[in-house]
Amino acid sequence: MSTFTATQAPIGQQVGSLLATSTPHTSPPSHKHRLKHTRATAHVPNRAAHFDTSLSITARKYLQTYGLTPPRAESYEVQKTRCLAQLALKTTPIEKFLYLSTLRYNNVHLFYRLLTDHFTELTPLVYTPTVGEACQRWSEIYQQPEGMYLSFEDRGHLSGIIQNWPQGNVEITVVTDGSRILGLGDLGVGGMGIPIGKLALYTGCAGIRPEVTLPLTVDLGTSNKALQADPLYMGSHRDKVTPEEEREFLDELMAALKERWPDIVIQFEDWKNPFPSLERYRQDYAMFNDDIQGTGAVIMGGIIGAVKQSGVATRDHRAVFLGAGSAGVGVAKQIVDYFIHEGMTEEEAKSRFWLVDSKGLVTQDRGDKLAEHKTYFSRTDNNGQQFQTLDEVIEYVKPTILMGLSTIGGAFTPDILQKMATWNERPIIFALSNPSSKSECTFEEAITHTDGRALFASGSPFQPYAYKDKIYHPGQGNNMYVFPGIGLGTILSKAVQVTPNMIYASGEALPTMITEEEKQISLFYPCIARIRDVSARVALHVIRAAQKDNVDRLHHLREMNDESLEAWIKDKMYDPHQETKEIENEIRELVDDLAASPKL
Ligand SMILES: O=C([O-])CC(=O)C(=O)O
Ligand SMILES: [Mg+2]
Repeated sequence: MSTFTATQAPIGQQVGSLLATSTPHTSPPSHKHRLKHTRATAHVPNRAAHFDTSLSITARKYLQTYGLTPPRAESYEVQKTRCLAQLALKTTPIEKFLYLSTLRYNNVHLFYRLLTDHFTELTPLVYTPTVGEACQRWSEIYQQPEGMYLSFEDRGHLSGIIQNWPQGNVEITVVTDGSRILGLGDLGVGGMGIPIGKLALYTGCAGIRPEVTLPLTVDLGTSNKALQADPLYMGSHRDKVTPEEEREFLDELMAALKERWPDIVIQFEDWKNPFPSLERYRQDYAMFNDDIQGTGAVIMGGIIGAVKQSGVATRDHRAVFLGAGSAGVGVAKQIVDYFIHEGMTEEEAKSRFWLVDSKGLVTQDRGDKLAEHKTYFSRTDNNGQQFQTLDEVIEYVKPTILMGLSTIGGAFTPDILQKMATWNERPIIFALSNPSSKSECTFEEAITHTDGRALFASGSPFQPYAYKDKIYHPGQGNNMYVFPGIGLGTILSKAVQVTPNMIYASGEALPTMITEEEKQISLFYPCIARIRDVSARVALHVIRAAQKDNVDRLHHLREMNDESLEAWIKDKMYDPHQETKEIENEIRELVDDLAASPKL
């Protein structure tokens, strides 16, 4: 029917020939004809969205892609059926991970449509646990650039190199040095899977547009000897730089990022020693550390619900933490804040925590020099006694809460779980280490060894479990419940800092999203399928806290009531289902404009 064929002709001529099939006009489009909704995303080749097989014939002609894709303009349902069938053909999780990465690269909106519709099934393939294996094998499975890699060798030139990023309007970055990836240790530049994956969740959960996200990995060397010896390893094969060198590099990096994108939100992720940078930059940048603060907030959010369900008064809880690293201390401090909100003094709140590291109970008189972040929780009431194993500590404390942030898979043995069930009607068991292989116990173990009474959450997902004629549902206390909303709230309010109150507010928002049905089945995290609504609610609370702390810059949001502000937030969220429609609408308008314009 049409006489149009795809050529390399300028777009004006294309529109001219397109219109020639129906009208005689040949007016060239003006600058306003540059399409907003077909902007290149930085992770995907230019014009990737132009090849979407659901685009109409008219749109294809306008975009000069007519003839470059199979003829039929198909529905999303058909696209989805094909993608899911292709995914099903992949047999291992890593193959599925690669398939989904390639889909994101080739058709970003279709990828996010699928992710949004099948969030519960696809997230474990896009993120933890599969992302852990992907990071371990990064230099073997690498296929395409999806973020920026900056090296220690580049110091002095970071500002210039950052100009190479093709996207002018970055709003958020996740940055790692790969030195502590999940519970898997130093994976060097292989850690890039984490910024890519976390930012995919920013988009999938909080509707931050994919093209405004920047996955960033800094190569500061690696302490991983196996990687250094691996000829395929794609990072520098040098040893890790010193902490002073790291600090100088980061000073330059932070300034360079802000210079190019003054409003950028910066999330630090999976650094071996994350405390110095958090302290150093939190005042001057809109930055936060997800492992300390995001984990802290999400677990606090879960604990608020679990404590209520336990039937034990807040002040009577005793928490043993296995793991006293960044996440362990971050979580404990955040729960201290919650206990203080509930009316305890700081001293009282702090005294409810017993932290255990590789040397046993953290006490002041243990005889080793404690890392600075551990001293806050070091016990002084142990009467000179030292407890070396988790078993000894729990016998001594008889905790109501057992928290695992140790990266030691299986550390909560059947015996330990059984003891928790003897001392408590509803023992609170959080096995939070990632990925699943590092979880301190599985959901099945927690249920079996507590006779179904555990109030359980894990970091990585577990399946529901049938035990004695009842189906039990695991809670997943993963950071993904809060960090996307923290980022979204910070971006939307144009906050200049991410304050402790904003972090607290993100955790406090979670219990407000739990339904009665969820409470009935002992869940204290909302169903993950509602993650977009949850993220909007988190963003609302984060914005309110930013306003109270006076760090917001979009002051007119202060005038809105909660309901209108939440609706406004949702309206701002990227909706992948709308994208191809938007492209179609824009093209239709352009074509109509041209048809209506006077003849030359
Ligand atoms: O990524 C996750 O799932 C949680 C997290 O930050 C970590 O384990 O480092
Ligand atoms: Mg992390």
